[in-house]
Amino acid sequence: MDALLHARLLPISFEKPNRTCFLSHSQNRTFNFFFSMYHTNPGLLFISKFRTPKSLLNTSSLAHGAVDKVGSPTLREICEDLVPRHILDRMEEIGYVMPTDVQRQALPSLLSGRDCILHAQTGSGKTLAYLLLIYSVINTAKSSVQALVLVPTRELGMQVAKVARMLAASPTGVEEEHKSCTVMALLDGGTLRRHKSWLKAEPPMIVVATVGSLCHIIERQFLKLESVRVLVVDEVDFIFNSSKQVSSLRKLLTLYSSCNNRQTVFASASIPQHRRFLHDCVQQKWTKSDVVHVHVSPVEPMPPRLHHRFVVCHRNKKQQPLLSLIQTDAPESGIIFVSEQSERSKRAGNAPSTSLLIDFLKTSYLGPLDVLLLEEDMNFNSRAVSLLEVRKGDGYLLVATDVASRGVDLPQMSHIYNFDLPKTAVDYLHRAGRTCRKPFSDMKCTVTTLIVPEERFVLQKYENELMFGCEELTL
Ligand SMILES: Nc1ncnc2c1ncn2[C@@H]1O[C@H](COP(=O)(O)OP(=O)(O)OP(=O)(O)O)[C@@H](O)[C@H]1O
Repeated sequence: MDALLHARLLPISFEKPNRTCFLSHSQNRTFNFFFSMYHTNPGLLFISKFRTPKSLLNTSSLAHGAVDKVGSPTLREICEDLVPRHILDRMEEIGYVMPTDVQRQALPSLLSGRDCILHAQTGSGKTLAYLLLIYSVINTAKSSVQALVLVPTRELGMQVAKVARMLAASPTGVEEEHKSCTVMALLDGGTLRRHKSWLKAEPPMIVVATVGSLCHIIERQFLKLESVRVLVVDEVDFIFNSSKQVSSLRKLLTLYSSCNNRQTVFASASIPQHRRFLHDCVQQKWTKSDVVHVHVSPVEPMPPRLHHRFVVCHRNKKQQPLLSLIQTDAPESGIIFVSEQSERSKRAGNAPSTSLLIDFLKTSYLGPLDVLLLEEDMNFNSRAVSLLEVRKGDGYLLVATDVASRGVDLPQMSHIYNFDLPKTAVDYLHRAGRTCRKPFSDMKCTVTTLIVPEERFVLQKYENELMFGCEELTL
């Protein structure tokens, strides 16, 4: 009983608040208590985030929201005395109170100074984990670049910089009593001239950069990495796999800085052949030899709340089935992923599938959602405008190429449509991962893939690789 009296109740609503009991998964004592309480009070609602026997849980009356667990520390408790208090206050003000699994597992190693590989599902909160580490090492009295976050796309860079600035802002009603932490987004296509003057005048403490822009700045001697204490590479497998970015990344990891002088963090939801990668990290001196691999849910690489479906269509006749799906699903918001146009098709002067689909939806879709486009070939400003529109939170249908599939966080997203089958299982995982992005929520999200009959076996391969089941839908 004692344990229950000490449970922290979060400000969330339950249908029967007085009959709610909070459980920890790890304490046998509590587990036994759970069984005895259930038998004596069958109407009692038990809540556990972990593997409590589902048959005993009245999940239908479980309201959405965070679930606190007896004995499970809050983010503040994990970071106390290591992360500045104003950051922790701000973090709670934003709504980050309880840690997600990856944060709970990784923060002790991160805050103890160990190099880490954060390997956890999409939407699991890896960004906050590494940003808390960064804020634990930043010395605001020093005007030098102390932390670097490398990202593969401008979109992800803009987002990470935004969260970093949000955490550094003073909590509401609190006078700023400390020098604030400056964050620079150094992303391809940005006004590099302005960045160069900024770096010369007063270097920012945190730089969020794409690999190409950072190398450009370093090679022109506007920035040295000697004062960098933390280097994060987000979506690390993507950057290592990108022929355009890999050689610059290697230089940044070993030539322009040394793993002995910095703490290195790699993050991704997918690290294919992770044992090999871990070996390479040490061998190639990308990390120190005692690097920690924080691997969350290895047997469930995708969020379990995702519902996967597929529809078999005729080639070149996918638009109408897509429209019917959207009309039936009535999504809150959705992304329609389309393959990038091939060089051959460009040379032949064909219109890209994205434009064709946008034109079709603009004339045929009569629902309430705005139709927007986000693709690699758009210029920097148009891409930024599209994302800004999307983030306003009103409903939209975003027609996008894989440029939107990595890291982009759009919490209100309920539906993903793969208009074209992704090229690999990893691409499927990241596209699907643009939904189900509210930790502690039980909101159901759907991924629907439109395939031609010959592609069924490819999708089956993805199902085996990623350990999920896909239901056939007949329209
Ligand atoms: N402790 C927390 N409590 C509540 N919400 C959280 C917490 N940590 C993160 N979030 C929210 O979870 C969402 C996903 O977080 P984040 O973007 O860091 O995921 P990720 O693990 O980096 O995913 P991906 O692999 O797709 O990049 C964000 O909207 C973020 O605000």
